[in-house]
Amino acid sequence: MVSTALNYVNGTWKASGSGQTKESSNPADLKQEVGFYQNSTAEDLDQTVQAAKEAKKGWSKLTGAERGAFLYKVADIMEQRIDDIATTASKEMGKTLAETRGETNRGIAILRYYAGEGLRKVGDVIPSTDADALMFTTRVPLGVVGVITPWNFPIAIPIWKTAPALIYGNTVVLKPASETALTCAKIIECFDEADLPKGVINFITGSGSVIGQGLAEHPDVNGITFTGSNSVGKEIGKQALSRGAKYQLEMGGKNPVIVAKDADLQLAVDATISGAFKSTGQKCTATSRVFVEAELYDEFKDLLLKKTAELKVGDPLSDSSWMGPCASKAQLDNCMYYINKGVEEGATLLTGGNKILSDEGFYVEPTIFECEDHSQTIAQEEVFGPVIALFKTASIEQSLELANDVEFGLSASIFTTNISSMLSFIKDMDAGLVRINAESAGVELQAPFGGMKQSSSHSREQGEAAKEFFTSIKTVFVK
Ligand SMILES: NC(=O)C1=CN([C@@H]2O[C@H](COP(=O)(O)OP(=O)(O)OC[C@H]3O[C@@H](n4cnc5c(N)ncnc54)[C@H](OP(=O)(O)O)[C@@H]3O)[C@@H](O)[C@H]2O)C=CC1
Ligand SMILES: CCCCCC(=O)O
Repeated sequence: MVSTALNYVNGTWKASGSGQTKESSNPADLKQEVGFYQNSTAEDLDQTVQAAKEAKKGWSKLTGAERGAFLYKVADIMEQRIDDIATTASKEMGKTLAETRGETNRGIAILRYYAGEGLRKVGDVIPSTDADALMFTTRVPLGVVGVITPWNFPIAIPIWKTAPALIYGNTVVLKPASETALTCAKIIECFDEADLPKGVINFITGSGSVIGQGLAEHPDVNGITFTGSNSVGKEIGKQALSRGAKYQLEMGGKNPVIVAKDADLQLAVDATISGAFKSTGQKCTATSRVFVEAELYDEFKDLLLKKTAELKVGDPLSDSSWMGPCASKAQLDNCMYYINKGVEEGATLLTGGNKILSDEGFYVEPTIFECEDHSQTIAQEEVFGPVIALFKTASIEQSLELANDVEFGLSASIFTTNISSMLSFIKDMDAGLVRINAESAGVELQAPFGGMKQSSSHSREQGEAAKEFFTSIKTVFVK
């Protein structure tokens, strides 16, 4: 039976005032309807924000431990529903079931991490120059936080924004990407069953230009945390700034892998394939450029092509599939645009480049270009699909220079056994995540996450770093 997701407002599931719903479809099975979600209106949004506003005083008065107890309950409930949530995510956006199960477990671990944050210190005692005074800092919540999330991590990202927002005393209005509205609704069902006070967590679906933009503009929304494309993120930042709201943007990436002549060849190839093609390359941390020192280039290229040819592309619900489809027709078209651009601009197509299984879904082959000109479009722009631009370089220094020669700075990897190459990379690579002998994707939940340059608004998510965005510091002086 195809389900219809309702909005969750003030502790109640309710339909949009528009009476309209939109369909969530399966990119791996064009004949399948996954379900429907509310096509909400600005009026629906205002009601949702008012519910969050009404709830914020009571929620912020609870202790961190009391708020944390709710998050532990949500995690326990979610743990009973891993397969349902993961299957829904795979059906909505095409990630393999193994990956969505892993992501659901990651969401559960994030909830438990932030539940524990409710018992950790919030401020510092700072010595005053006045012997009769006491000076210290404390932290207060922002108030109502708007959460706008993308479709590529439909479980982990809504949770890694919502959990810290809640534990630090904020109330939340969550707007998921339309492609993955039902997955997010299943996560909200777990919050509903944990009996959080009404209005603390609210969930509303609908188009980004109405509900997302409405959140960015709403005068009663005190903070906006967004993950998605640069074009949308920049608009949200402008709107939030214009009304004095705090905002946090995590956006695109164009992540390099550098392979030194002294690298472990097998490790470098396996990590490049995983980083570039897992999740069909639809990660902001995905590998899209690979720079290999000349001495190792031919061996690396041959092994990369051999192992890429072994990848099985197919139904994400099948255990035998290694890579699923693009998340939508728009994503497939976007991917084909860049593949055609690569050919037009003279890059050499070494493998892939074609749509496949077209009567079943939005599938594309894992694709590798050999490039010489780093100014080419496929070396500069984010493809957000399974496409690698491969370069031969004369040295580590040249590799590092090219790796930095893009407007993004999210994640970067180097494969080397040379300590000085590793240290130069750590120091000189302009990226928020620098990884040695490990793929460019895969962030741990307890560590700060975020980009440099055009990848981010320069705040950090995850771990203790999230506290900096979801709270404001107060300096207290007592005499
Ligand atoms: N740096 C990072 O951590 C990450 C970055 N990304 C980036 O996100 C992009 C792919 O994700 P995608 O979902 O397509 O990104 P989009 O920017 O298109 O959408 C992201 C979210 O913003 C909403 N939205 C769309 N238009 C507006 C608007 N005018 N105002 C407010 N909100 C709006 C969307 O709603 P709707 O779905 O209804 O359109 C969705 O919920 C890639 O560029 C990728 O690099 C993705 C994940 C992580
Ligand atoms: C927002 C994107 C997160 C990427 C997490 C990863 O690389 O596993």
